[in-house]
Parts: sequence; structure tokens; C-alpha cells
Amino acid sequence: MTQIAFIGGGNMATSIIGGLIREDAVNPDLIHVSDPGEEQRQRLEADFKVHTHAENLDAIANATVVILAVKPQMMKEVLAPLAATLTARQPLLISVAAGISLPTLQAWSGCKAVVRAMPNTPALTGTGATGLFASDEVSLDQRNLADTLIGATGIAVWVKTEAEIDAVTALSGSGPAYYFLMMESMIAAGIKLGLSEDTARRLTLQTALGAGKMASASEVAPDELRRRVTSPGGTTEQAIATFEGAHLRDIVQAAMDAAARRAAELSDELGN
Ligand SMILES: NC(=O)C1=CN([C@@H]2O[C@H](COP(=O)(O)OP(=O)(O)OC[C@H]3O[C@@H](n4cnc5c(N)ncnc54)[C@H](O)[C@@H]3O)[C@@H](O)[C@H]2O)C=CC1
Ligand SMILES: O=C(O)[C@@H]1CCC=N1
Repeated sequence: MTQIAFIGGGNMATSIIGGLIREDAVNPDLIHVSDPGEEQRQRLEADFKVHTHAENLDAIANATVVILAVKPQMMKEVLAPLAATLTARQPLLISVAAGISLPTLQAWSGCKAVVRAMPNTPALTGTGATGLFASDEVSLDQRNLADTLIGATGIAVWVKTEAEIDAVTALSGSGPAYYFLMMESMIAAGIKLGLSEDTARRLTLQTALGAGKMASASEVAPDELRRRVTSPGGTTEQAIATFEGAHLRDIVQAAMDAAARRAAELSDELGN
């Protein structure tokens, strides 16, 4: 059976582990997570019944898949003491870090088979969206394994070039935060319009869920779904005109350009 190690047990690792276990994709007994944070380790053990370790080397000892889930800025120093073991054992390495390229990951780890994955935190609920790109050395079996594992946390999409991972980062990697910001804004506006905080929050969250579910389940494109809410001479029309007048589409483009630029900058800063 495939043993999986997570190096770093923070937000993203927790979301993936939660998704894998929720979907019964992996037996928690086969998951080993290392993190220096004792509280983090206790939480992961309590929530998911996985094995945890303070030492990264202990987590990777028998792993055939190693998932790197530390901050990009930590990656080099995290991999240095693991490189001898990784070079000898050659597990499938999956990095979820923004902005660290495949050649850099290969050089720092000694692993040849490396997959870059750009997931997002809704993986926790099985509704994640992940972009994947593999090094040439990744075998078909390893590719299928990565696809099955990540696919269990939501959708997994293989992109054609590594550069596309930066675009995926700007879109779905960071994307949940854009929707959360919209939710925050709608709750605040609802309160200003006279609703209680509880009512504004519940209606906002259910509306987000409903719109997301409806758009996902429907063959109809989002622009048409929007038009169906927008009665001529009605209320939505006024709100949409306000968004368009403030150039919301340009703002979204600029925001995603900035995120993608930052992913590329991280690559430069961190020695790719
Ligand atoms: N949070 C998100 O929505 C997403 C994050 N990512 C990527 O996931 C990676 C992790 O991000 P988060 O989970 O958000 O950060 P986080 O800060 O929540 O988690 C990082 C974890 O690494 C642990 N850590 C620190 N030093 C360590 C070491 N020497 N060895 C092992 N573990 C160590 C920390 O204690 C922490 O629990 C980043 O590279 C980020 O680019 C990718 C997609 C989405
Ligand atoms: O903000 C970040 O850098 C990470 C990558 C995508 C989402 N969170």
C-alpha cells in the first residue's frame, strides 16, 4: 500500500488530508505528517488519526509519495537534510508550493519524479480545484497515482506547460480568498442595509453556495445565469451597472495579474 508523507501540516496540508480522509481515498494509517508545531501535530492526530512526526526524516522513511506543503521560502532549507534519503529512495515528490519550479525542486531534493500541484483549501470539503504539471521522469503509474490522490479532493486538471501553474495559482490557488472577500463585503453591506449580522451572514453564505452549485451543475454559462437574475428595469441591473461602472472586470484582471506576477517573482527570488 502507498504510504504518503506530508512535509508541513499547515492550512494546505490539512485541507488535502481532510479531503483524502473524507472521501475514504486513503487510510489515515498510511498518512505520515511532519511539522515542528506540537499544537499542529496534536490537531492533525485528533482530527484525522494520522501519524505525526516532529522530524521530517521520520515522516518520509517509508513513503512512496512525499507531499511538500511548507512555505516556498522554507523549501530549500527543508529539503537540504532530506536530499540524501530522497535521492536514495526516489519517491514521487509532489510540491504544492507556489513559485518553485520543477528543475529547482529536482535539484534541491534529488528526486527525479516531481509533480507540481497547485491546489486550494476547499479540498477539505472535497470541492478542491487543483492544477498539475509533471516532470518528464514521472511514470504513467505515478501520474495516475497523483491524479487519483489529488482527484479525491476535488477536480484535478493537468496543464500543458509549467508556466501555466502560475496562472492556476492566480486563479484557483488564490481564488477562494477572492470569493471570501466578496462574502465579507456582502455581509458588511447587508448589515449597513439594516440586517442583523447573523441574517446577513447566513443569507450571504447560502447565496454563495447556491450560485456555486448552480453554476457547476448547469450547462448554462455564468453570463447567462447572471442575465436570468437581472430583470430589465429591476434591482440587479442597478447593482451590476455599479460593478461594471467601477470596472470590476478590470479589477479582477489586475488582481490575478498581480498574483501570477508574484508567483513568477517567487521563482526568481528563491533561486530558480
Ligand atoms: N493556503 C493555501 O490556500 C494554499 C497554499 N499553497 C501552498 O502550500 C504551502 C503551505 O502553505 P500553507 O499551508 O498555507 O502554510 P502554513 O503556514 O499554514 O503551513 C506551513 C506549515 O509548515 C510547517 N513548517 C515550518 N517549518 C517546517 C519544517 N522545517 N519542516 C516541516 N514543516 C515545517 C509550519 O509549522 C506550518 O504548519 C505553500 O508553499 C503555499 O504556496 C498552495 C495552494 C493554496
Ligand atoms: O497566497 C499564497 O501564496 C498561496 C498560494 C495560493 C494560495 N495561497
